[in-house]
Amino acid sequence: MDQIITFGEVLMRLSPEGNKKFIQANLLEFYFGGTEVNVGISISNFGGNVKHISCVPNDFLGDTAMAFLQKFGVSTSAIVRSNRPLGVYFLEVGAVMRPSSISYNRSHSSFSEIQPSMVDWEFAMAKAKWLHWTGITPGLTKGAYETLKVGLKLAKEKGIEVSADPTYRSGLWKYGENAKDVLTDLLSYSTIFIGGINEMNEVLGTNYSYSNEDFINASKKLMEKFPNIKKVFDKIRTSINASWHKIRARMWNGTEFRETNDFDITHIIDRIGTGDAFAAGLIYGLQKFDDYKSMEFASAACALKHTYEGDVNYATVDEVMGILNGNVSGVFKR
Ligand SMILES: O=C(O)C(=O)C[C@H](O)[C@H](O)CO
Repeated sequence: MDQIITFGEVLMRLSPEGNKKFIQANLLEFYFGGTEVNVGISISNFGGNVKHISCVPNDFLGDTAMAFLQKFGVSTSAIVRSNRPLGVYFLEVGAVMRPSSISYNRSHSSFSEIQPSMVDWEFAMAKAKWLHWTGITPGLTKGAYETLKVGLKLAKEKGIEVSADPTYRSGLWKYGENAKDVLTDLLSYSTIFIGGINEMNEVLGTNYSYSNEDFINASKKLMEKFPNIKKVFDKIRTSINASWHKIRARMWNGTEFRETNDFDITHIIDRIGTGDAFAAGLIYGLQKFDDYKSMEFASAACALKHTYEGDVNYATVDEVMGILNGNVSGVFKR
C-alpha cells in the first residue's frame, strides 16, 4: 500500500526552438507532458512509487508516451489504449514583456474519449495510498469526469489521501457541465486542496481577495463546505515579466497559517509544469515532513522546475534540499 496514483492525459507539446514564434520557425521540438503526468514523474524522480492511469493511442506515439513514463520509473500497467490520436498542444515561449501562448488540439484525443468502463480502478488502485487529480481532467469531457469520479469514490472507500488541484481553465468546460458543480462534486472526495483564492472563489461562489486574512477565511469556508478537506496549500506567483517571477507559498491546515519566503527566479527557462512541480513536492513532502517543511520543499521544487526545458521536473530530492539550504547561487559543482 505505497503507490501514488495520478490520472490524466498524456499530452505532446510542440514548440519552436527557443523563443521563436511559429511564423519564424521551420523546426519544432517536442516534449511529453500533461498536468498529472508531470506530477507523477516528478514524484517518481523523488523516489516515490507512482502509477499513472490514462488512455493513449494504439500506435507508435502511444508506445513512445508509455516508454517516456517508464523511463522515469512510472508504472504504466493501468494505461489503456485506443485508436484515437494523442492530444497535442502548441506553445510559443514568450520572453521579457512578450507572453507565452498555447493552442490545444485535444478535443477528440484518446484521453478525451475515455469512458468509465475502460479503467479497472480496483486493479489500478490495489496498492494505492494516494490519488492525485486536477481540474483539467473533468474540464475535458463528461467521460473523463465520470471516469475520474469512479476512482475518487474508490479512494474514499479505501480511506486514502486524495489531493485536488482544481486548476480552473476557462478554455475547457465546453461539454455542457458547469465547472463549479463538477468541482464541488469531486472535492467532496478529496482531503488536500492545492489551490489559491481564484480556485476557492470558483467553488465557493465568493469574492475573497488575495490577502492572507482572506486566504485564511476562504480556507475555513472551504473546510466548512468540505469537511473532508484538512489542508489548503497555495502557491503564489509574482510576475515581474515573462522571464522573471517570484514564487512563495502559504498554507492553512485547520489550526495554523504559515507562509514561505520568496524564491526569486530571474531567468526563467521554462515555466510550464511549475505548478505540477509544486504539487509533486507537496505530495512527496507530506509523506516525509511536517506541513511547513513540505510546503518549503514544494516551493523549492517549483522554483527549480523553472530551470528545466520541457513540462516535467527533473529535480532530485538532494537538488531540492540544496536549494532549500540556501544554495541558490548556481555555482559550478566540481
Ligand atoms: O495545459 C495542459 O493541459 C497540460 O497538461 C500541458 C502542460 O503539461 C501543463 O499545462 C503543465 O501544467
